[in-house]
Amino acid sequence: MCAKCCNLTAGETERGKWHKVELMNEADARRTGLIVLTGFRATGKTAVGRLLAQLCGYEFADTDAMLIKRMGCSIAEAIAQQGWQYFREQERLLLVELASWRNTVIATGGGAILHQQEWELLRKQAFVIWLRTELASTLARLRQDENTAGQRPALPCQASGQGLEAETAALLAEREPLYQAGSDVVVETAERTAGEVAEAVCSRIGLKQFNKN
Ligand SMILES: Nc1ncnc2c1ncn2[C@@H]1O[C@H](COP(=O)(O)OP(=O)(O)O)[C@@H](O)[C@H]1O
Ligand SMILES: O=C(O)C1=C[C@@H](OP(=O)(O)O)[C@@H](O)[C@H](O)C1
Ligand SMILES: [Mg+2]
Repeated sequence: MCAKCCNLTAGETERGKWHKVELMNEADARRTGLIVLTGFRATGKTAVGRLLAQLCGYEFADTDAMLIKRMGCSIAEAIAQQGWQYFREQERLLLVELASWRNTVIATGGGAILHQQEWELLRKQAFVIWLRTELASTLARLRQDENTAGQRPALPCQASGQGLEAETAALLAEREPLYQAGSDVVVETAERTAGEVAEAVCSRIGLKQFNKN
């Protein structure tokens, strides 16, 4: 059985690390009506989520985009003006709302997993995919993404003030156990395009691809 104790059995799958969906029970199959993407900053939740929704004919929702609209400013501005506690409270309330949505792919922000109580509520309704990217690729993506400045202000952590690499390593070490425990399956994203990751998610959880070229 899978090390994550889900209902998946190891299969002869890509790169030898993947699982093959077998014997998905009724409750798990029902949860695939709401797909939640989790993972650290810049793992591709937003990019993959949009493509995944197109592939499987679902709506797409991005929690950060929704919060930016609701707060009326960028995440960096919200943090500068009101602090992380304010942002986290808006995020927490949104997660509760989203738990009742169906036929939707939801890209969450990397810190949404910190809301453990609301996350458990969401998990009862949704199938959760952890997009995992190792440190070097995460740093490269963070540095090249033009949205980083407005969307990813520095997070408080043990290595605060020691530079992006040390801070990212510390945050990954803190967060990875939460993503692991809070997801149904993990999909590695390194050396795959966002489109390839979306296709891999689809086949991994047995979602029909409606819009495959
Ligand atoms: N599989 C991938 N390979 C390379 N770059 C990617 C991949 N997925 C996303 N990116 C790029 O990384 C950056 C962060 O992606 P994004 O979807 O915003 O991540 P997240 O929502 O997890 O923070 C963007 O510039 C995006 O184009
Ligand atoms: O890791 C985090 O705590 C955060 C990740 C960001 O989203 P992405 O994961 O989409 O970058 C955004 O929600 C905010 O800056 C907080
Ligand atoms: Mg995002």
